[in-house]
Amino acid sequence: MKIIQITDLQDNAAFQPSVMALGNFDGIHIGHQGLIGRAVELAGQLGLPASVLTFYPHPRQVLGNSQAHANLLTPFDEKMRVMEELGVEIVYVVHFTVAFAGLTAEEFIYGFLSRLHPQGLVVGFDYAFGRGGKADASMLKDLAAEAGIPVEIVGAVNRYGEKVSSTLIREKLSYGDARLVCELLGRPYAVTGTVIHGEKRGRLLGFPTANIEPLDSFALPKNGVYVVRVLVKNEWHAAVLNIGTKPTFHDQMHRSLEAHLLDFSGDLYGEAIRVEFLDFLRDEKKFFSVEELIAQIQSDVVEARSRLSLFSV
Ligand SMILES: Cc1cc2nc3c(=O)[nH]c(=O)nc-3n(C[C@H](O)[C@H](O)[C@H](O)COP(=O)(O)O)c2cc1C
Ligand SMILES: Nc1ncnc2c1ncn2[C@@H]1O[C@H](COP(=O)(O)OP(=O)(O)O)[C@@H](O)[C@H]1O
Repeated sequence: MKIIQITDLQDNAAFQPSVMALGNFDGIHIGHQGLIGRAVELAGQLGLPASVLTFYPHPRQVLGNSQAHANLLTPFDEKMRVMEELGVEIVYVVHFTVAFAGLTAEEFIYGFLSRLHPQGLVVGFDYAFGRGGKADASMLKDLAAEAGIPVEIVGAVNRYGEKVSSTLIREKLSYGDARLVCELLGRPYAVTGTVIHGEKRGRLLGFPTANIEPLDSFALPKNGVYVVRVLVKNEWHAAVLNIGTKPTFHDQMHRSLEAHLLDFSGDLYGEAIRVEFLDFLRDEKKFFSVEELIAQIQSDVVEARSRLSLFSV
């Protein structure tokens, strides 16, 4: 899969004809996957490569308030990996700026998009574009028709009576519902980061924990204890993970993410780590003695092992 960064909107490089899916695809959930899959299918019928036009940074990070940018669902690399698995051959990553956001619908289509030579476009029913996000999918269809580009508008995917969306996934994460999120994403929710030093207390409790500093401002599931798997040094490990403020001790201000890897010993400091959330075990609690916390973590590990037998880790 080719990843083509577009920073200069006037770039006159020779772009290959393709069938193109448009969107930010944060989460790249089952709805997004269906939409991109449709572009791949149409491209196959026309004997063309399937492409995706997406933006980086996420428009909400450029235009939104500071609150909004703290909620990304998908690391960029993961987005690319899923797109490749779906059969996408080219990803155009447009460097999103305030200037780009200022293009009118007509400028976006006739001045920019048409130069990428899409032979067909696929968008979701709620696609919004152009200055202020004012233009919608049916307007895209009308304007693109003028340029001879057919547009297919893909409907919503629903689960349990709700429209699958990045917003729905953020909401389910805030309830800690890792299993449902996994179903909506078509894969476990993942956070990537680096193993940093903590307070060196874990090893004294008998449960050393790799403290994870996330690489980006990802949405985090609610505070609590989760069954996860982690990829570190090229190997997958089953683990239990706590997200929270550790109220048993001093109830720190920031939320930390820390994973105790089952059946592992070794040094992980400085390593790149990927955590995938499989299941929720319980809320984080304040214990009145360290012994009670240790006993609880021991039973968390027993429960995690029994739940892990349901997943292929
Ligand atoms: C599976 C697991 C469950 C945990 N549950 C709690 C909890 O309910 N309450 C709490 O205060 N801390 C909890 N912790 C966090 C421990 O207090 C933390 O791992 C310990 O303080 C070590 O911190 P350090 O890595 O900074 O040394 C949990 C940790 C793990 C691994
Ligand atoms: N099973 C394990 N799970 C997680 N980390 C482990 C494990 N075994 C050894 N370690 C190492 O121990 C460190 C955690 O020990 P801990 O006492 O909790 O220190 P810190 O407070 O710095 O996280 C990890 O960062 C890692 O380098």
